[in-house]
Order: sequence, then C-alpha cells, then structure tokens
Amino acid sequence: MITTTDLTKVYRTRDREVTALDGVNLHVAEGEVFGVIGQSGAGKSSLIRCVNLLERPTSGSVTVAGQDLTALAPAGRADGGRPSAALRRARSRIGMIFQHFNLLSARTVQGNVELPLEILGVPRRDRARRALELLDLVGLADKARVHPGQLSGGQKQRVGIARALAGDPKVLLSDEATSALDPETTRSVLRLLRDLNRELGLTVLLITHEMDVVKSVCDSAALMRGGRVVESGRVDDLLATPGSELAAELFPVGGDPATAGGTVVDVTFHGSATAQPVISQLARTYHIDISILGAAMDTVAGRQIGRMRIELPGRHEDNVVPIGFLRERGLTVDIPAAAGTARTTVPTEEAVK
Ligand SMILES: Nc1ncnc2c1ncn2[C@@H]1O[C@H](COP(=O)(O)OP(=O)(O)OP(=O)(O)O)[C@@H](O)[C@H]1O
Repeated sequence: MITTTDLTKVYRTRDREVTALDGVNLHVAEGEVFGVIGQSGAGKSSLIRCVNLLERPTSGSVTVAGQDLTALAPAGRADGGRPSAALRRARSRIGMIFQHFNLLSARTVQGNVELPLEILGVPRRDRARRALELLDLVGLADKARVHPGQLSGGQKQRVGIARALAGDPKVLLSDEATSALDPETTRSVLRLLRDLNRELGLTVLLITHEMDVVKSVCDSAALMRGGRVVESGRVDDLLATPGSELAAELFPVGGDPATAGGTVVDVTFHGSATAQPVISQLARTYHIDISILGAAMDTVAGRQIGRMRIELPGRHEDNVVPIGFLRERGLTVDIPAAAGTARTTVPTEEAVK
C-alpha cells in the first residue's frame, strides 16, 4: 500500500547539510498497522512527511495505493507555490494526525471535521452529514458544537482522527499522535486506531518513540537510526528472530548475563508453546539444573508471548544438545551478550559432530 524506494532527504541550510533520510526502503502492506520507531533525530518525521509529500524527497520515490506521488508535479510558481491539483487530490486520500492535534480553535468540532470537505468542494449539507457520521464513529457525537478548547487531549485527538478520515482515505499517517497524552488516553486512542484499521480496512503508518505503542497496536515495525531503516518486519517474525534488536526492546527480559557462571539463554515462547512445560522437560531429559534469571508474559500485537532468561550449567559448547531440544519444540533461542562482549552464535548440532 505504501512503498518507499531509496528515499533520501537532505536538508540544506546556508552553512550545512543534514541527511535526514539515507536510502529508506519501506513496504507497508494493505490493511496493516506499521510502526516506525527511533530516537529523536533518527528521521521519523522526515519519513512520514515525505510519504505524503508535505516534504519533497531529495531523491527516491514514494508510491501510495499504486500511485507514484513523487512523479506528480510539485508546487508551481504559477499556482503561487500551491501543490498541483493532482498532488492535492492524491493527498486528500491520505489522512494525517499530529502530536499536537492541529485543530482550529475558532471553529467548532464539527467545523474542524468539515474543513477538508470544504476544501474538496463538498456541498454544505453533505459536509455536515459526513462530519456528524465521523464524530459518531470516534465517539464524539455529542461534542459537535463545542470548541476544541473545551475538550480533553484524548477528545482533541479523536477530532483530529475524524478530520483525517473526512476525505475517505485508504491510508492514515500518524505523527507521534499519542506522545502528548497520558497512558490511559493513549491506550484508548490506540484502540480506536486499531478498530478503524479493522472496520474500515485502513492502512496505518505511525511514527513513535514509544515501544509500548508498537507493542500494543502494530502488526509490523521498523527501527530507524541515522536516517536508515536498520531492522524491519512483522512483529511476530521479529520476535522469532534471534539477535533482533527490536525484539529485545519490545520485550526485554531481566537478569544480567554477565553475573551468571554458566550459559545464559533467552527463550521466546509463542502461541501454544506458552502453555507447554518445556523447561521442566528439558531439566528432566538432560538431568540438568536450570536457573531462571528472568521471565515475563505479555501480549504483543494481540498475541500471547512468553520470554524467559535461563542459565544452563557449563559452557556454550556443552549445551548444543539442550539448546537444540528447545529449538525443536519451536521456541526461539538466543544467547544474549554480556555487557561489553559480542553476541555469541551457538554452534548447531551438525557443526559440533
Ligand atoms: N527543516 C529542517 N531543516 C534542517 N534540518 C532538519 C529539518 N527537519 C529535520 N532536520 C534534521 O533532520 C534530522 C532528522 O530529523 P527528524 O525530525 O526527521 O527526526 P525524528 O526522528 O522525527 O526526530 P524527533 O522525534 O525529534 O522529531 C535531524 O538531524 C534534524 O535536525
């Protein structure tokens, strides 16, 4: 639904150049919620602003719903710097919500939701009907006549969402939409985005610096650093990928590997494996004592996941068979590096034979 190919964005000021995006290739499938996470300055805002061409990329392309937006004519001098009609039409099919809501305080809630429809030239009566439908959809039917100043942060964001949906978009972009909200309100806004994604088949691309947002609502995620995507994929695949940085941050497990004397192993349980007594089977089968250093269960993208950090007696080489036992039962097994040391690759049973 959204594809960026070799997307670069270089900001040039009088005395310096900043490469905010450095060859970003991203693919967001139709109907998924895709989260881009990264620290401040990683390039997240530049990416999302390039996706709807609020910012024109320096090079590379952006395709949304099969249309190459970068091929559409940019703002022309003849139009007084306004985007071309084709670009405006394409943009109206991409909704966007913002961290600080960007509502007009002088307009009522209904007036804010009607604004994009006014720009599209929709007749007054149809505008009003559509705005009221949308306010009903986001749970604010009774607030149509109030002004944004009388609303809570969560309610303002719901108005922002209703306004973003006015043009009937297939894609919704969310720029840190919950960063200014408290945790409870964040949860309710994320639930609303999830419901809209399911009910309307809306594809959502969100940027955030909060792992919890990715954990609670995203089907897929990408990690950005220094203008590049350093890791991306479906969240459940990432959790099953040994060494995945995103998986470790999405689901940290306690217990410092450096303080252990034996071999420390991180085990991730998915789906039905969460209910199996695999660790006690392992202890019985190989007659070994297993120490549990840390463990947690959580729901990630609506699925139950368990993680456990265990210590097996002996060196890595002595534990190839027990680790193979865990893998054979469908568990993801990772050997965490102690602070300051490199991650260890466990030899396979074949390599040891
Ligand atoms: N208009 C601009 N002019 C010059 N440099 C810019 C501009 N916008 C962003 N940058 C620079 O580009 C880099 C990426 O910024 P960007 O805002 O995309 O990152 P971000 O991950 O969204 O960060 P944050 O979470 O703090 O918004 C930063 O070094 C930033 O200073």
